[in-house]
Amino acid sequence: MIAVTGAKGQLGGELCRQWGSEAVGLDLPEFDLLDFDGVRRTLRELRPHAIVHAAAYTAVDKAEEEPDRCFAINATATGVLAELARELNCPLLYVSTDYVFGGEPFRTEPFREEDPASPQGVYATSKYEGELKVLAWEKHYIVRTCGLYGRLGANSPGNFVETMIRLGRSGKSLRVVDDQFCTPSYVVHVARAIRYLLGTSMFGTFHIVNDGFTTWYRFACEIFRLLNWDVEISPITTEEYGAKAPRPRFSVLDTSKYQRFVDAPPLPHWKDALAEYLQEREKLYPRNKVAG
Ligand SMILES: NC(=O)C1=CN([C@@H]2O[C@H](COP(=O)(O)OP(=O)(O)OC[C@H]3O[C@@H](n4cnc5c(N)ncnc54)[C@H](OP(=O)(O)O)[C@@H]3O)[C@@H](O)[C@H]2O)C=CC1
Ligand SMILES: Cc1cn([C@H]2C[C@H](O)[C@@H](COP(=O)(O)OP(=O)(O)O[C@H]3O[C@@H](C)C(=O)[C@@H](O)[C@H]3O)O2)c(=O)[nH]c1=O
Repeated sequence: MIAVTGAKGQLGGELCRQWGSEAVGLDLPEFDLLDFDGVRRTLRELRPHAIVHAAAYTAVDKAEEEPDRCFAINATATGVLAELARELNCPLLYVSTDYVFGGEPFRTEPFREEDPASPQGVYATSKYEGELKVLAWEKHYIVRTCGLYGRLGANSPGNFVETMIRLGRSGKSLRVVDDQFCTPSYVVHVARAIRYLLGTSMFGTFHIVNDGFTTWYRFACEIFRLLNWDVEISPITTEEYGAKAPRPRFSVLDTSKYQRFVDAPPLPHWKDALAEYLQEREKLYPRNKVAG
């Protein structure tokens, strides 16, 4: 049995759906990462064969206002899980982020797993600290991914695609940053790749994102092109958008290590992944059926 934290979130939820009865999903309110004794009790009782740690404090801007809470959830609690994984002698898979590569704005080459991290801002730094905690247990996987979208969990705060659809419907003109390069990725594909990875004993760090890269502006344009909606949308700079937290200008991840070591189908291109999600979405949310 695999214990999945963040089971009400986007990725944890998708992993639980794909694993079915093989997984036990853990999330708030019964499972609170900040209740370290409760976390220990739950996992000692479950004695899972593996722990997949997809829960996190993911509100990137809000994290700048409550760094202690963000670090406690993303870093300290991850350390507790790493100690437990060692005690139970089970693999621990920690889901991390492209945001650990925030400090190389002029880079043009995708980041490989061994490239030095340069997290900027509270969320990114807390996730990187989580990585360092996980490294202390040899049977670990660190999976860095980016810009997740897919079916929203019960408590999910939303994702970029759903935000664009909501804003697009409102009829207002949109402004989206065109100077942050990354690879937004579909949770169904990322969850599938994580399942393949856990089936190996190839411990270590892996980058798992859809193929290719884009900017958020171009990604938004593709959403509306696929929906066939006529939305007024303008490219802007990061400074013009003026978010609280810093975001990487370039955080494209090189997935060749995953593709080389794991016998799995290649990750689809981000445009195909987006088209697949938008089609799937029509079945998921029929009342909101894309009508323009
Ligand atoms: N979303 C993205 O674009 C990306 C995410 N990641 C990483 O991938 C992982 C999954 O992300 P995603 O599924 O989108 O995240 P979500 O925000 O959808 O889900 C995270 C889950 O963790 C739960 N959680 C938060 N705090 C606690 C706590 N104290 N105790 C127990 N559970 C808690 C949340 O509950 P609640 O909502 O009630 O707070 C939520 O159900 C995370 O580790 C994230 O850092 C990496 C790259 C991109
Ligand atoms: C809604 C909106 C966002 N943006 C910008 C803000 C930001 O730079 C970019 C993406 O917006 P988001 O709010 O989805 O960004 P963000 O929450 O930072 O997304 C991230 O989530 C965390 C958890 C991760 O780990 C990352 O991989 C990353 O994908 O688009 C606009 O320019 N215009 C808009 O109207």
